Amino acid sequence: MSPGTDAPARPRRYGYLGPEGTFTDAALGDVLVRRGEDDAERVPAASVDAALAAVRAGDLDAAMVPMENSVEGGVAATLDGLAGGDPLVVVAEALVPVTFVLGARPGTRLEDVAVVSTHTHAHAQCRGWLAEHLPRAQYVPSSSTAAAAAGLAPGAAATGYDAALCAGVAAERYGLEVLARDVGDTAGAVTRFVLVGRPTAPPPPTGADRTTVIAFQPQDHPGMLLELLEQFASRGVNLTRIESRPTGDALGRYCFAIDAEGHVQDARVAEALLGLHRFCAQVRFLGSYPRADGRPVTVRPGTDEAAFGDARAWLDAVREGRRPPA
Ligand SMILES: O=C(O)C(=O)C[C@]1(C(=O)O)C=C[C@@H](O)C=C1
Repeated sequence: MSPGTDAPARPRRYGYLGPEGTFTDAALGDVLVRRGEDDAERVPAASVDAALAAVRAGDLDAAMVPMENSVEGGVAATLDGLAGGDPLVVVAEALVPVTFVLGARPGTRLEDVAVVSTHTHAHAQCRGWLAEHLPRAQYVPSSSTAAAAAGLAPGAAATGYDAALCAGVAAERYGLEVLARDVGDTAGAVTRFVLVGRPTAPPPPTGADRTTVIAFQPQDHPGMLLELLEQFASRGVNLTRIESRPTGDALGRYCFAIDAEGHVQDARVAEALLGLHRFCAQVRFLGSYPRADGRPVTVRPGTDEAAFGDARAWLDAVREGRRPPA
């Protein structure tokens, strides 16, 4: 029951790029278990855009979306969806190992597969295997790996493809026969997912946090990118990802999606963001949140909280005409 009301608290609703059996579904499951919310309602969305729109509209409390893959890089739909529209923030992240199987209707032989479907990111990770084992197969993109698998489930309408590259759980969930396992080209591939909600104050720092921002390019000039990076470098803030995306306004207009080690409550991160804000056309704060791998932040000498505090005390003394602390 919500305090002060008679209405029962609504169960929390979390969206994800569906249907059931996507890697995004696995990422949401992982985060909900870690948060002790594994009984929350899980709502599949047809696309990343649809999931983000439902959060913005208040139909969902938060949504899990793919952010970056260790082989194929950033997920454009997520980066663009977070760069525009009403602001959203990352509240949690998950890392999911991605291994693919080739699934088909029972009775299909590998040599009968003429058309394969899957998500574009998954296709890119299995290109080598396909070239070697199904060199003549055509490719049809699908909205997710599990959507491709679901299209081959018993009773599904004709899809125009014979096999799906998907997670083993999706092949099982949709009654497919596995024709080949571990068909990804890179062993140990991992995708990072983020749970995004409507803006709220970040959780307290844990010592192993990540901060995500999108910085919109200022007036183009020589050294612009170097100056942007310098905001972080000079404060000792390590970046874990920087990626440019076109803003869509005009050719040559870019924004930079940046993941930095640390929390907005850390002085060095705060100073870097202030510098970025002074320098960029716009900065969109996408949250400070605990890293899924728990890796503690690296702090270079002279950039810890005490160093920033000492520097501030020195400046205050100078400004007030007092003898500065040593
Ligand atoms: O289609 C899925 O299963 C997803 O969860 C999406 C997605 C992605 O967008 O990269 C997630 C992980 C894999 O790299 C392939 C596809």
